Amino acid sequence: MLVAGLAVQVLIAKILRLCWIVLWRPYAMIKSFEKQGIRGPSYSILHGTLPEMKSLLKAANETVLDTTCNDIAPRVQPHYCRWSAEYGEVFLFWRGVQPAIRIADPKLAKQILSDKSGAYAQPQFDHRLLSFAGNGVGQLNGPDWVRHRSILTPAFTKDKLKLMAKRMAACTMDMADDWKRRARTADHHQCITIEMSEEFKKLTCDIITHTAFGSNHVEGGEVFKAQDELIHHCIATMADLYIPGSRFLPTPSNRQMWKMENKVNSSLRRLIQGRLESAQAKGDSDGCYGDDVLGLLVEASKTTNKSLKLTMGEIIDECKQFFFSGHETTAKLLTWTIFLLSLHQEWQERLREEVLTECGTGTPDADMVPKLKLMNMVILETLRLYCPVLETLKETSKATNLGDFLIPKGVFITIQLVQLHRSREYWGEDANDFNPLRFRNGVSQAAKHPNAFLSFGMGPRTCLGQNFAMLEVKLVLSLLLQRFSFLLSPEYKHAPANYLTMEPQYGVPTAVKLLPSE
Ligand code: HEM
Repeated sequence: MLVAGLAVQVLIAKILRLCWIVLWRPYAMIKSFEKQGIRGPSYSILHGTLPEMKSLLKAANETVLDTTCNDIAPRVQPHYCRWSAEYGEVFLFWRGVQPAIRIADPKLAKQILSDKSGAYAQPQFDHRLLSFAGNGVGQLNGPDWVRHRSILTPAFTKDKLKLMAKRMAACTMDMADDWKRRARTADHHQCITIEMSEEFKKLTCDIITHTAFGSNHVEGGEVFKAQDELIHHCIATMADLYIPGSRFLPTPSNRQMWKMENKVNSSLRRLIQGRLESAQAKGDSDGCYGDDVLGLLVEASKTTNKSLKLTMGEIIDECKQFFFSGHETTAKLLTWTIFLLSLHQEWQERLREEVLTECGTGTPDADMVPKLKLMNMVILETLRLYCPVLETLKETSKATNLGDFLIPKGVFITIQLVQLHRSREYWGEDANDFNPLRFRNGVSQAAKHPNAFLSFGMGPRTCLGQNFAMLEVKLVLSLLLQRFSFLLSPEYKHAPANYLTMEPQYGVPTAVKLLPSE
């Protein structure tokens, strides 16, 4: 009787909690936001505003834009465009039962991103994201985040980047040599058609594998291949409603995910173990575990300093995170830069001239890169118009004042970069035009507000790999512009899409021609 009574009590408590999450909290939250003038699309029980978002995205994905149109927000985030037109700049929407508000204002963005009190934390994502992205520095909060960030920061010092530049250039030369071979055997004026997004994905995978795993890049490449499969499997289910606990059910999809996750984790464990053993075999107990990122992480597992120590599980998570954050984003930036340079031939010519003047025809290195001023402007303009990361997400860890609003605890705040980067108020009437010269006096002077450009975020959680990404993109572009010219293929369909990063839905088929000097 006692056990049955307890069971009934637990059941009632669970039902009440469910009612609170699904009904009462949304109702109270909507009322509290309404009082502050924040409205939004209607909440539907359990699903929130996901159904409307999914149907708007589905319709948008069936459209194709004019190739010269940079006004891409209605295609990549049609739900935000619809809701901001109806409810104003700041509005409330629902990711299932999770309340979220959207902002696209640089002053509010600055307040959130420069906060050091922990009021705007990294949201705790569902298991699908953690399984492929890793519960690494980008997902952690509080002292764990401080520890991981201090361990990883030295991976991106000037000296380390110089070393990495050599590996980046070598990987790019392999790709360029392959293009050259294909162009030389092509019967059509040494011109071949290459789908840029796939090609750059392979290249950035190669680069990140070499920089992460150094001499173990072959085994590392296999791990990342398995992780890539896992990423694609998980992304396919991301827009579905996530029911807490459902990850433990042995559904076919979950079973496949567990298998892939196990493969990634056990291979990474073997690699880490291998590093430890080879340092031991050399009698190197103080550890020279390698000058790559894995070496740095393994070293952190051996230290006696608790504030700089990592466990095996944490190293695995950081390796996954390094791959996840480091290659898709950079691949997309390269793809969209080549797209814009193919459309704007005059800029392609200007950049080629700059590369030949500053670097000659030899292999550019990390010291030459800062001299490429025009290239820097073109990359920034690409980041503004086709930002690989479309939005930055935070979660309030306590009731917090944001501008004139009081945001309760547990609300997601999404900073919509796509909209912020093309706000006429801050960027002027030509906000949707490709105009790299707007960056001639630097990022902070390019718009009417210094924080209207947030491709890499800002403040304490600013992108850790920003210098790595910029160096990589500049080196790759320099090496390619020295050898090839680019023109959009007539098959190209302009269809930027939100696929976790800004993806060209039908790729970017490009006519690549060997320069006469080659
Ligand atoms: C074009 C390329 C890239 C873009 C546009 C980009 C953008 C971003 C953005 C917007 C954030 C989030 C800031 C926030 O949450 O407030 C971020 C964080 C991060 N990025 Fe990048 N990123 C790029 C490349 C890279 C690369 C190449 C790496 C590593 C090799 C990297 C590693 C990270 C890490 C570790 C974080 C988390 C930092 C933290 O929370 O402390 N990123 N990035």
